[in-house]
Formats: sequence, C-alpha cells, structure tokens
Amino acid sequence: MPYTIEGQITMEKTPSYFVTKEVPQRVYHMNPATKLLIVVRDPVTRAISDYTQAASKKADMKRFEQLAFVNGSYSVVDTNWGPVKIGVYARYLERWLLYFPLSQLLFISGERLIMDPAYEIGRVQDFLGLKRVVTEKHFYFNATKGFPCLFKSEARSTPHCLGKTKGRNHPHIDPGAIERLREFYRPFNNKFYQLTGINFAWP
Ligand SMILES: Nc1ncnc2c1ncn2[C@@H]1O[C@H](COP(=O)(O)OS(=O)(=O)O)[C@@H](OP(=O)(O)O)[C@H]1O
Repeated sequence: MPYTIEGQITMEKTPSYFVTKEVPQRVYHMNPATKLLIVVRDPVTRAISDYTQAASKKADMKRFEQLAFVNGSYSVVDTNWGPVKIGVYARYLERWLLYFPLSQLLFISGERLIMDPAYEIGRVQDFLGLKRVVTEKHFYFNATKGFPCLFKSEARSTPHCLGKTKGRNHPHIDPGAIERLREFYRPFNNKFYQLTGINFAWP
C-alpha cells in the first residue's frame, strides 16, 4: 500500500478480500487502524449478479438453477459454488471480527446505494472523517440504466454514469429456486444482522 502524507488517505478496493481466509490477519498486521467498507446486498440477488457476470464471459454456461443446486433438484444447495458461498456473509464477518472491532467496519447497503446514493456516501464520508463534500446535489437517477449517475466528477465536468458492465440484465430464474435459496440464506442473514446490529431486511 502506498504511504500517505498528512491530509491524505489511501483507499484500496478488492471485493474478494472480504471472503479470503488469510486477509483479515494480513490487513491487521499491515495496519490495525485500517477502516473497512463492506458493500452487501441480498445474497440471492448477489448470486444471480455474480452468475450473470460469469455467463457474460462464457458462452456455454449452464443455467443458474443447475449450478446452484446439487443433483438436479432444489433440495440441496451447492454451498461449494462460489456465487452461493460468497453470500454467507456471517461466516466471513466472524473472521474479520477476530481482528477488527465493529467500530472499524462500515456496512453499506448495495440496495440503498442505488436508491439513495447520497445517504450511503454521506455515511462513508463521516466514517472516514471527511467533510461531507459529496451530497444529493451531485447525483441524478438515470431511469434507462436504473442507476444513479454523477452530474460531474473531480476528473471531468460532464455527467458520469457507471459503465456498461454494471446493471446487466439478469436472466429469469425459476421462482422455486429463488424461494429455496432465500430459505437457505435466512439463518445466515439473521446471524449477519445480529453481528452487525443492522437489519438489512432481505426477503
Ligand atoms: N456504484 C455501484 N452502486 C450500486 N451497484 C453497483 C455499483 N457498482 C457496481 N454495482 C453492482 O455490483 C454488481 C457487480 O458488478 P460487476 O459485475 O461489474 O462486478 S465488478 O464490479 O467487476 O466486481 C453489479 O450488479 P448487477 O448489475 O445487479 O448485476 C453492479 O451493477
């Protein structure tokens, strides 16, 4: 990580760090004062989004329903399949909490980041001890994309939206499969709410 001088902060974004076993200890040894931002969304939607991203890179991908369950029925969820496994947030959070107090972690709702970005960015700025420079006046909602965009950024004076790879159309998933996944995640979600003290109210 690059060193910073007074008045600067270093930021690093690697989503896989949250789920990689040895990372909490490594980050702690690098700097125990590190602040961690964790963006989470409904794990079922997260799994479908993850699958959609993989399918966009591979032409002959099996259907989501074939990958998420073992033996072709919806009775056994395949917890070894990455898109399913990563959504068990409580398991990963428990490892981070061995090294970092909850006060050094900020949980951001992925759903709210889309519906009310200024609110979540406001929380991030407070958490990082920054002045609230980015506010609601910086965002507008692009209905076609279904995402908020920035009127302008530091680097350019023109509006800036997220790129083509964000907001991909998700494939239709059998409602029975969705229901079974929701049932699978419920106890893990509840554990996550308990650990974070936040009820994300995922269905
Ligand atoms: N800033 C911001 N706000 C809200 N949501 C966001 C943001 N950036 C990425 N995303 C959503 O995260 C999902 C993963 O994005 P990607 O598939 O591009 O993956 S990655 O960023 O390359 O890791 C993907 O979700 P879906 O579009 O629902 O599949 C992105 O749209």
